[in-house]
Amino acid sequence: MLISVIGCGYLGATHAAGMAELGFDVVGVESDPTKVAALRDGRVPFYEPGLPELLSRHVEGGRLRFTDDIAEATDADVHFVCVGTPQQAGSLGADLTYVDAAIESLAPLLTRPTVVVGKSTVPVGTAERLTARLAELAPAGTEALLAWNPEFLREGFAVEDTLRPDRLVFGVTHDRAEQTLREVYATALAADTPLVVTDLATAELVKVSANAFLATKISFINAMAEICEKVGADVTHLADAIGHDKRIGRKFLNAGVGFGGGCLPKDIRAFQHRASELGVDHATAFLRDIDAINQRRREHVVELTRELTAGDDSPRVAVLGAAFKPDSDDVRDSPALWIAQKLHTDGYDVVVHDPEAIGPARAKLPDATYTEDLDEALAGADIVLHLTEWPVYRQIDPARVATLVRHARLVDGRTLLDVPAWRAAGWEVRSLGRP
Ligand SMILES: NC(=O)c1ccc[n+]([C@@H]2O[C@H](COP(=O)([O-])OP(=O)(O)OC[C@H]3O[C@@H](n4cnc5c(N)ncnc54)[C@H](O)[C@@H]3O)[C@@H](O)[C@H]2O)c1
Ligand SMILES: O=c1ccn([C@@H]2O[C@H](COP(=O)(O)OP(=O)(O)O[C@H]3O[C@H](CO)[C@@H](O)[C@H](O)[C@H]3O)[C@@H](O)[C@H]2O)c(=O)[nH]1
Repeated sequence: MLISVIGCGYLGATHAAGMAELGFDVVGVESDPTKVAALRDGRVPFYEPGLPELLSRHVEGGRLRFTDDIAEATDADVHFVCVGTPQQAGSLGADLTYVDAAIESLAPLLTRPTVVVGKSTVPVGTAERLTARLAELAPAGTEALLAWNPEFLREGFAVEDTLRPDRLVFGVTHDRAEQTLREVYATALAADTPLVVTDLATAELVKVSANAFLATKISFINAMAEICEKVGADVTHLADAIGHDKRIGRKFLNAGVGFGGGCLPKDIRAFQHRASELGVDHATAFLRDIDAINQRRREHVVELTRELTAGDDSPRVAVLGAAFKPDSDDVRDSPALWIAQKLHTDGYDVVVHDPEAIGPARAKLPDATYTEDLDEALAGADIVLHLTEWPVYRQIDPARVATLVRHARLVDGRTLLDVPAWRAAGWEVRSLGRP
């Protein structure tokens, strides 16, 4: 079976390498010339643990190739659409121009019966619209079917999640599409991976509702953190205690500066936009609060920084972390970078440290100072902000580092540092939601 993957960013490059690992011949189509040049050489143009080894092995072995020309992919049995669906400028809605362009360019070139499988996260109703467009554009006799197979991989665990997904969802309208997807995912299905076969609209909704739920869980605990701060309670103990209830669970109850990335923020906004178009805006109205709670945590760190450095002359801020989460170089809607940018605009001297994300961060916020040397980031700082939960920050010796900084002040924006140890070493500490 030949599989094509259209759009080879964080999702598509991983999916393409994963399909090759499962034994399929794969052609990845990527329109960005810099990315396609790297991928052709067997290099991954972003940071994702385990992916470089997998991808280079299959490019060298000849099972995986990349192109910028969709015409080289049209004889595939299955086409996975993995292009971006970012937030539209000036609106909460998703920008579907990349998805539309992928279908418009692929459909007229099809030569044989095929299944086009959407993997991008889209507003409900998109698949139905694309089904009609595919039928209009595909040459007679090609019997192209559209299916939706949402993706749930997490950055940082993308290879594991691709090879061993925790569930599969097939949105289909024809048996042939379902059978093709069963063949593609035969390895996971043989390992008893739960499968939900459903209609197109449900498959689209599964994805956005899963992300809405995860965002809600994070904002719930962050709302509790706001209350904990008022009364001197400890949100980490609260999360542990409620998390022991199996109906609630401890996962996604880590309080701090909140969620970012290329998925959760834009997906909850696009969901509200779509619900409003459908006349059911009341059904997603709560997501406005989820987004607002999330935003308030970022602003709170800026306020704490102002409060702790009041009276200092051009304070120097060491920002620990730029990526939206550890084990990723993704800075899309990163809380850490948002805070760095805000403080930079307010006139602070901002030095950003990140083990992997300096390149993408510099491209977004060129005027800050960047370093991969942690001691250099901390040297002469008037305040240290712990904003991305890279494990290396939990290994910092507060006593040693107290000798590097100008003022020993810390905001723990991820509620993960050993606050008593930092205080014992002479640091003035604020930890979101902890006394
Ligand atoms: N990143 C994740 O962890 C993840 C997980 C699940 C779902 N998703 C969803 O998957 C989609 C892609 O997300 P991403 O993070 O990989 O985005 P991304 O921006 O990293 O990748 C998209 C890629 O598609 C390319 N592209 C755009 N139009 C193209 C075209 N017509 N032909 C070929 N290439 C084209 C872009 O150049 C880019 O490299 C989004 O809808 C996202 O919500 C992402
Ligand atoms: O308890 C928690 C858990 C996460 N986060 C933050 O939430 C954001 C998102 O984290 P995570 O969900 O792990 O990252 P993503 O890689 O964006 O994955 C989400 O978005 C993907 C794209 O849609 C989905 O495929 C995944 O299932 C979904 O978890 C990050 O900024 C985290 O720091 C918290 O603040 N507290």
